[in-house]
Amino acid sequence: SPERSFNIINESGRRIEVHWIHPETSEMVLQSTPDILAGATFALNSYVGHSFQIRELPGKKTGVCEGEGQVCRIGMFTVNKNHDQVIVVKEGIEVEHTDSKSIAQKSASNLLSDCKAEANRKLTSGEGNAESILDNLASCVKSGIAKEIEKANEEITFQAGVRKNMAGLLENYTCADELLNTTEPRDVLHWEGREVKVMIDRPASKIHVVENFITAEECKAVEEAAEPILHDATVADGSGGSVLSESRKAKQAGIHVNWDKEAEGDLIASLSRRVYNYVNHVLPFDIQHNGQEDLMSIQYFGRGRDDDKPDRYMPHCDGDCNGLDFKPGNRMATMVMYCDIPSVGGATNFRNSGVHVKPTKYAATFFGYIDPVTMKMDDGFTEHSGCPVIEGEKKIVTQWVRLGVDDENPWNSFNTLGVKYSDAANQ
Ligand SMILES: O=C(O)CCC(=O)C(=O)O
Ligand SMILES: [Fe+2]
Repeated sequence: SPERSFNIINESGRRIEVHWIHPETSEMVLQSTPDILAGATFALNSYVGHSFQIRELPGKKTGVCEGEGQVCRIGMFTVNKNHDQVIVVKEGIEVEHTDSKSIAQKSASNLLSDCKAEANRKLTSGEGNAESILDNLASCVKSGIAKEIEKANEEITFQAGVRKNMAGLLENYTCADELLNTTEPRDVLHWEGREVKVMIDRPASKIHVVENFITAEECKAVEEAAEPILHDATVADGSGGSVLSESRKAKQAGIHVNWDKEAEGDLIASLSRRVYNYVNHVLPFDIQHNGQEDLMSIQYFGRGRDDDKPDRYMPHCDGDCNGLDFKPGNRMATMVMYCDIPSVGGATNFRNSGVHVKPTKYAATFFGYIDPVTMKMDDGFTEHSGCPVIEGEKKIVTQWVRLGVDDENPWNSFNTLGVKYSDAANQ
């Protein structure tokens, strides 16, 4: 069961101790040494569903407790699944258990009772008719709720700002840490017999690592198709052309999918089909291959630790990641498939999510950056980088997946139709 950390605040005026109650044996396991003095706060880590007993301790001088008949009083609580749990031990060892939910409910009922009091006053004093009193009540509640939401949003914006600044610094450390492994997943699922590690799963931001997504034969087919047309990667120059850039140092080649040969078992077509199947498994758009970008072979070459301009892909979003409305024809999901793994460097790092993916051969990282219900874009959680490749070669196959393209409206028609892309989208 999930972990929860919480504080126990001792406002009982007495010295207390906390015991964990073993769920099977009911054995009491002391958690607090030394004792929790009156006025002290005690921090504890536990799990949802675990129960604890609070015990009053005899007074140091009197040697007795203050319960009836000098009995030591006890209280109990069980960790729930809500966040921000606080256990306040009140006078008489009364346990008050608050959490994110109960705090929200309390502030809602405070708000409502203030508004109701005013309405009641008007009712009894005969001030105004029923309709105007009801209107006043509604607008009182409305403005109270708006204030609370505004306060919460301000807090979120502040926290996000702090977090994003930290992420900028963290990127360099995480990329440089050769020993850093893939972040612990939040959940592990399966898709067509493959293990799927769910790294984040938010309405507009999803990051999954799918094991054994691409086969050795498919990697080879892509590599062979890429070989004659491999060239330096470029980024859009802002006026319709493309330029070399330090922010994206790699070789690449667009790999056309020959759908006519899918029925014969063409390796590249069946790989591409699997990509769209996975996208359609996660997102409810029924994406077709028609009008989509080609697969992209991206290859990074390590030139050793002394290279001050290693092949890499600086932090970027593949589509928009501004939290605003999706624009038809734009990218909204990506599949990065790992064929060759460098011996040093080359992780895929999502600095704003604290997600680090150390590639394993034939695995894939999927990320979706649209909320299919609101059609709003991700707000930066899927920003990612290809860390510098120091030693060995990293060869990946990327599919950038668009929504709103088809044979009549292929992906490249959206550039010329004047849909404005962020630079990142074209990197
Ligand atoms: O190299 C990587 O791990 C990331 C590649 C990437 O960002 C992309 O293909 O869009
Ligand atoms: Fe990317």
